[in-house]
Order: sequence, then structure tokens, then C-alpha cells
Amino acid sequence: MTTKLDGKKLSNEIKEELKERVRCLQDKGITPCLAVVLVGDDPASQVYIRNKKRAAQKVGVKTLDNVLPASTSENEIIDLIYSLNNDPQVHGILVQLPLPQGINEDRVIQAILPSKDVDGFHPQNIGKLFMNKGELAPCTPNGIMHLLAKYDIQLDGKRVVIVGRSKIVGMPMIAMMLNANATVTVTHSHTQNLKEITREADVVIVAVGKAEFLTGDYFKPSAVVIDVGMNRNEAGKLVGDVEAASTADKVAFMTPVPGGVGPMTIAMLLKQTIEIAERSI
Ligand SMILES: Nc1nc2c(c(=O)[nH]1)N[C@@H](CN(C=O)c1ccc(C(=O)N[C@@H](CCC(=O)O)C(=O)O)cc1)CN2
Ligand SMILES: [Mg+2]
Repeated sequence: MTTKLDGKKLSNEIKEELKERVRCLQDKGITPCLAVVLVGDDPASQVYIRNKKRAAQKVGVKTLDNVLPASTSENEIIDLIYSLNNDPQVHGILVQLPLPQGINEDRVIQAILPSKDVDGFHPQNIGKLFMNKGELAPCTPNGIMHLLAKYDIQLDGKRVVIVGRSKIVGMPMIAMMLNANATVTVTHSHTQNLKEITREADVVIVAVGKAEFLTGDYFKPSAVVIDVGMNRNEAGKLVGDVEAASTADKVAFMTPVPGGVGPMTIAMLLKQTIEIAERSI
């Protein structure tokens, strides 16, 4: 029997706790505020921003919208970020990724004041994370760590395999797993004999962005499988990077798609916005 790692349920529990923390801040005259920067008209990004704003509203985090056309120049985006850096009412700044083609994502992220970098993507925050001194961490891997802790999944000494090395998930996940004393292997598009590697793993984190890329035979029966993927299959159905039909009921723990990692990402974003506001007291 496979235990479902229910990110939707845990994210709702976290949001309830966050409401209380927002009430405490409001008693001190502080409203946590998240500035959202969305450039262009990528439909998926528009959905994610809508979901983030809705969740923020539910817990009492104020959002400031900055929606810019795809034609906006890199310098204009950076100037906007500088003005948000200097705005004392703004606690967190979120730049929705991906940015339109031609915009240098690294330059834009580096313009964010590290103390307001609620997504934890600034090199200073990534560096601190690798030194196990992180304060603001990328939300998806952070959400995965919270989900594993909720289900008492031990990481110390365990073999963790990360499939994918993106800046948003795979790379920061390496640091978090090392900080948890796991033995970490990172695999990517150049990796040979992937199945031999994943079959040895106690925990497999899959973030490759390819629909149903890994099937049940990639995992041992006691494995914990974390599926970060969100893809539309040919029938238009939302599916992960792991084939659920051949994997569910075969492994020990698994995240569903949807309802696994995704909601945890949003809960972590709100949690970190509130933490920045709490530090301002
Ligand atoms: N600045 C950022 N950009 C991006 C991030 C990020 O963390 N920061 N991550 C992804 C997209 N993302 C958040 O931005 C995100 C994606 C999906 C979900 C989510 O809740 N998914 C649901 C399903 C939603 C659906 O039905 O379509 C789920 O998994 O249950 C949350 C956040 C790239 N960009
Ligand atoms: Mg999910």
C-alpha cells in the first residue's frame, strides 16, 4: 500500500497557522505585503499568480500587482525592482518565472534585495543555503522538506536521488538534502543508466518537466517518490513526471499530481513573506 503525501492538506494546515501569525503582526500595525511581478502573457504563469494572490488573500497577506507587457525591457523590470526594494511597505518581492525570451533572468533576480527575496533565488540566499545558514529558501524544495517532515520520513544517512538540476528545484534541493545529512546523487539529461541509480534510492525527487518520464520500475518498493512535475498529457489531463498508474501501489510513499508539491510551494511563499515581516519588528 502506498501512502499519499498530501500536500494540499498540509498546505491548508500551514495556512491556518499563518493566519494567526498575520493577526499578531496586525496587532503591531504591520500588514505583510508581497509584491508580485509578472511580465508577459504566459498562460500558466497567469494561473500561478492568480492562485498565489488568492492564497495570500486567505491568510491576510496583502499583494501588490505589477503586471508588465512582454515588450518591457530588462532595465525597466530592474528599475521596478529597485523601487520595490526601497518601498518600506513591501516585505517580499516575487518575480514569476519564466521571464519572456531575451530577458536575462539572472540579472533580474540579482536586482532583488536579498532580504526581500521571498523565492530564495538570489545568489546570496542560494550561497547561504549551501552553507546551511539559509533564511530564505526556494519554495518548492522547501515545501518538499516540510512534507517529508510531516510524514516522519527520515533523511539522515538515506540515499536521495534528485532527477533534474533546475535552479528552481533540483539545485537548491541538493543543499537542503545535504543539510539533512542525506547521501545525495543528482542526475540530469546527460546521466547514463538512470534506472540503476533511482532503483537504489530511498527517496527520489523528480523534477524534469517531462510527462510520465519515470515508470514504476524505476523505484524500489520501499521508495519515497516526490513528483514535482506538472504537464498536460495528450488528453489534456494534468500529469506528473512520474507515471502514476505504474507507480502508485508499488512504492511506500508518493505525492499526487495535482495536490502534492504544488500547494506546498504556495504555502512556503506565504510563510516566508510573513517571516520577513516578523523580522521587521
Ligand atoms: N518565481 C517563481 N516562479 C516559478 C516557481 C516559483 O516557485 N517561483 N515555480 C513554478 C510555478 N509555480 C509557482 O510559481 C507553481 C506551480 C504549480 C503550483 C500548484 O499549486 N499546482 C497545483 C496544480 C495547479 C493546476 O491545476 O494547474 C498542484 O500541484 O496541485 C503552484 C506553484 C515555475 N515558476
Ligand atoms: Mg502537486
